[in-house]
Amino acid sequence: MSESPQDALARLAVLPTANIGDAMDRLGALDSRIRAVWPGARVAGRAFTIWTRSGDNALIHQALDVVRPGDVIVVNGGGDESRALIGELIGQRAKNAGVAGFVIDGAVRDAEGLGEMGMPVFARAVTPAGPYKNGPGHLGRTIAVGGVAVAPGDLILGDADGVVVVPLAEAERVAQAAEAVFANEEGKRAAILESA
Ligand SMILES: O=C([O-])CC(=O)C(=O)O
Ligand SMILES: [Mg+2]
Repeated sequence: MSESPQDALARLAVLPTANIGDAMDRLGALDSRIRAVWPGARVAGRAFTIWTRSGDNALIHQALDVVRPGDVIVVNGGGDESRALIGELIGQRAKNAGVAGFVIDGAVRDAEGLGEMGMPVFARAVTPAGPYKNGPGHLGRTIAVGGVAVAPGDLILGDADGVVVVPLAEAERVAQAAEAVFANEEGKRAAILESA
């Protein structure tokens, strides 16, 4: 019997992003500049996609009214590093809505507050400079983020190494392949430690 994407997500959530990337022919990892903005952040969830104008977060505010628990808000902010698209206030609203985290091809601010509330955020830059709030933009389209296409509902996994995207239709196969990569590396790790 085939399992649900939610089961595949739970299996992927406990694996390193490096193993998941290797299980997808080493493709599907975002640009390495998109990193956790506080130490120890990890995220696993379904993509809620937003395409916004550089430096403008009007569409992120709109999204907060329609996101569902377990969503990861994924934003194509044009790679712009000059203005923060979210901070601790949006982070707290997202937390209240059950959002699992943010992946932003752009900048954020209030990194310390986001860490204190335990909201995982991965972004290209951190800056105190605030966003404009005029739009335009789109919700729920397939978007480009860190050089990778992300469709609504794709699985998003992030850890200290960065972020990988698992297309929803491939979730079960990738979970199985990534578990095999992990088991293989565990064997190698044990052999290396034994030979020390
Ligand atoms: O001003 C904004 O929209 C971003 C921000 O700092 C916050 O959400 O705390
Ligand atoms: Mg703020």
